[in-house]
Amino acid sequence: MTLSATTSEPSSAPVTPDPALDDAIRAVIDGKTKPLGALGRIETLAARLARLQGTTAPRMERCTLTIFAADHGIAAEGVSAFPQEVTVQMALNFLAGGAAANVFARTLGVQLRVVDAGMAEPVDHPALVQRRMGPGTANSAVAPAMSPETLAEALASGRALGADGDADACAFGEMGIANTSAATLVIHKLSGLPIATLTGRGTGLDDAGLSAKRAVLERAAARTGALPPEAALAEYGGFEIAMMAGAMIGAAQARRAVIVDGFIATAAAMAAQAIAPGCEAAFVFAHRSDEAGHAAALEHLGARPLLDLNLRLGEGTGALLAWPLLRAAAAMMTDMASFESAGVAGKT
Ligand SMILES: O=C(O)c1ccc[n+]([C@@H]2O[C@H](COP(=O)([O-])O)[C@@H](O)[C@H]2O)c1
Ligand SMILES: Cc1cc2nc[nH]c2cc1C
Repeated sequence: MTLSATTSEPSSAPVTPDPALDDAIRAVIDGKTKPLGALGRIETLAARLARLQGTTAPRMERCTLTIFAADHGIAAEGVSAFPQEVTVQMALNFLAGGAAANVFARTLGVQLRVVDAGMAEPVDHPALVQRRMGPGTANSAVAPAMSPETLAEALASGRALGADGDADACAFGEMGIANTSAATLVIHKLSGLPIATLTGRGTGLDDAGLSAKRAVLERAAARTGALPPEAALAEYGGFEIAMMAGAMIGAAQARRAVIVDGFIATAAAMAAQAIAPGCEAAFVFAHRSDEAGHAAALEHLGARPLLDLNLRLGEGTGALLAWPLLRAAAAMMTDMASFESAGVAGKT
């Protein structure tokens, strides 16, 4: 199916309700050698993964990280503490294996790939996945970031990337100077949360920079009224945010767990959920970022992240750190002994 830029996807719930399976999952978890509920949120996580895979013995053996890199026209408004060329420079750092995401991925046995979704300059590297939508978006403070046709193409490319491979879980990361501005505007239009609540320091703006950024984003938001999800993404998104939203839909529909990283990834998740309702059944929110608006965005989604480590890096670093928790949750269900199998007496 090709994605239309103007019409919403039909409902695409990857998980159909199955009360019998839910009862069986609960019984397996409660039968393990532990007091009832003693593994807390690992139990809830395990139940969600089991439901996603349609089994009482879920497997979480392989995780991949896809980092989408792109540039943003709104960077010209001075909304970031760093210059735009850092996007390409960090993409080269990922390709050389030197970034935090590389180090965490290697430590945790996660395979990493980097996608050029539309950086300002083309990068010629054999390992770079080429999906360039253009040399960065237009400046969304004054014009739509991208056309509806480009958005449709970015969503479709992302969807194919999310669906390919045989991973049990997909972590998605991003790199893009000024993308906290794009994410703020997308979340604002999708949720109605105020720009003032959502605007944060990104890569490290000082107080003056933060209030100037807020003013730019208020002006950009006032350019349009209420928007449907695809239009919000086309008007204010980035190529990496749109591609990530598509990838989240593709991975969810392939019944892979989608590990959602920080503030920008949450903007993509919010858009994915609005475009393809039901795909949120696959979403596991990894962490609460230190970016100011993340807590409000998570609360709006009713999402309770697994970790709170004061991260604000992006790249998928928080998603990577949550991956061992998914592994442990699935292993608990699949490998842990039951009272019956271990001959342990139950509660008196
Ligand atoms: O993931 C997050 O929560 C997060 C919070 C703040 C900054 N970032 C990263 O910082 C960059 C965007 O920050 P900025 O200030 O340029 O908008 C981009 O490359 C993101 O990966 C990421
Ligand atoms: C150095 C640097 C690394 C990053 N990784 C993700 N976003 C980033 C932004 C900067 C500025």
